[in-house]
Amino acid sequence: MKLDHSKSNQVGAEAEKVIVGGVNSPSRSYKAVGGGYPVTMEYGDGAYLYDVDGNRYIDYLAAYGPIITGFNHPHVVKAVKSAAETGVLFGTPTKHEVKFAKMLTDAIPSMDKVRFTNSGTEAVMTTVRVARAYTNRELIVKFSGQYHGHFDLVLVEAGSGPSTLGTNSSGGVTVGTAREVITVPYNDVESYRAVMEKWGDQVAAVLVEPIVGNFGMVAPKPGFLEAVNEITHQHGALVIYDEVITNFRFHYGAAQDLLGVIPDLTAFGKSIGGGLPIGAYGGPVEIMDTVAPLGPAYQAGTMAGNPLSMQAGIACLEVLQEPGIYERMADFAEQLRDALEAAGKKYSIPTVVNQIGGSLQVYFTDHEVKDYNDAVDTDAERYGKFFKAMLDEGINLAPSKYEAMYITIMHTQEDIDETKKAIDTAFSKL
Ligand SMILES: Cc1ncc(COP(=O)(O)O)c(C=O)c1O
Ligand SMILES: N[C@H](C=O)CCC(=O)O
Repeated sequence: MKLDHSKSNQVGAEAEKVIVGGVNSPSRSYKAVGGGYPVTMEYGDGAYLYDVDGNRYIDYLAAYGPIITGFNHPHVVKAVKSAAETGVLFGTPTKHEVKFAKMLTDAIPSMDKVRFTNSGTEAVMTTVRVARAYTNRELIVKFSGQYHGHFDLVLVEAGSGPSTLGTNSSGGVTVGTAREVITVPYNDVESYRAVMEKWGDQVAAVLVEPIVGNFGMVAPKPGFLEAVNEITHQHGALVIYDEVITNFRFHYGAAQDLLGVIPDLTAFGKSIGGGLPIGAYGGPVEIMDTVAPLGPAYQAGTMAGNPLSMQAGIACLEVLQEPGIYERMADFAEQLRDALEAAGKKYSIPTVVNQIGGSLQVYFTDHEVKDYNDAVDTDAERYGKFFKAMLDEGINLAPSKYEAMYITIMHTQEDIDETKKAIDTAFSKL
């Protein structure tokens, strides 16, 4: 069925005149999926989004991850309302920050102390600064195609939006900054070992998405993360996990506990905020006490730890403690994985699905996807057609093959069944 997007297109045309590219984050553009104005959404309810033309979509974008409890979970809404009524910003400590920090340190064994920020970018950026201050070294190693936000240092061979738009590095990043970063392929221990043998004594930290969510969904090969930890520590450097996507995504905790590999510092964001702007970073006392006012690594924020985000985050984590919800999200994702694979076979379309817990991504290819090059070498044009065909069926996905689909706790079996039908229809048009 073809949906009417006339009002949406009108807003898109107006947006383009006053907002760069009509979007406030490049990932939202439809450039990578054949163009056109992005659908303008009016409101969200549970697992559904409604656009300005009145069309309803079952949503699997989840705002690129944060909406794990759905768009308007009553417990989160109540917390946000209460926070709005009692003051959204004081510029002083509040008891909410302490409660939320305790919830995080209780759930994540590698974190003795945390600091809140306003975004994942800020959180990752600060872990790098802290690692540099702690080790007195400058170089950073990262894995190609992993995305760590939009600060200069990490916009070198970055995945997600930069890959989607074909700009693997960003304009405006100085050659000097790019020289401070060494990039190696994910899941490739020998390349990492070789880099550390050459540069290890100058490396402050290695930055890792332990499970990748920025060139689809890609799990670490057995032993990869363990080897990264061992090699890094042999050279006196720190391991930083960027868990901005993976925090509280697969279980009540971080990917590190699930995988049994412990980093020195961790950055959080997205799901911990119940949909409000947030970031956090943390680690052991000895490293975290490098941060001002106790130590020399400066990090600050007028809005950091604001009562609105804190209370939304607390409410979100309370909801995520409900027994059985992660199993249910994983079951739904498995059903969608099976439906995508079955449709690929039925219509003879080479299809690979990577699924981890309640997250998945479909790649149009005949080879497995275990690193960034594998993800690049998949059919972007077909993904674009699939995205548009699913939109026509009332299913909202990410407009890029480098992102992922997320199940939320609000999806129902009926939603999954409707999505399976949509998948079959979409594949019949590819
Ligand atoms: C793994 C990862 N790190 C960092 C970021 C940056 O977070 P934010 O967009 O909140 O700045 C993102 C997503 O945007 C991400 O996926
Ligand atoms: N893949 C990015 C984060 O995970 C997408 C979010 C954005 O930059 O808009």
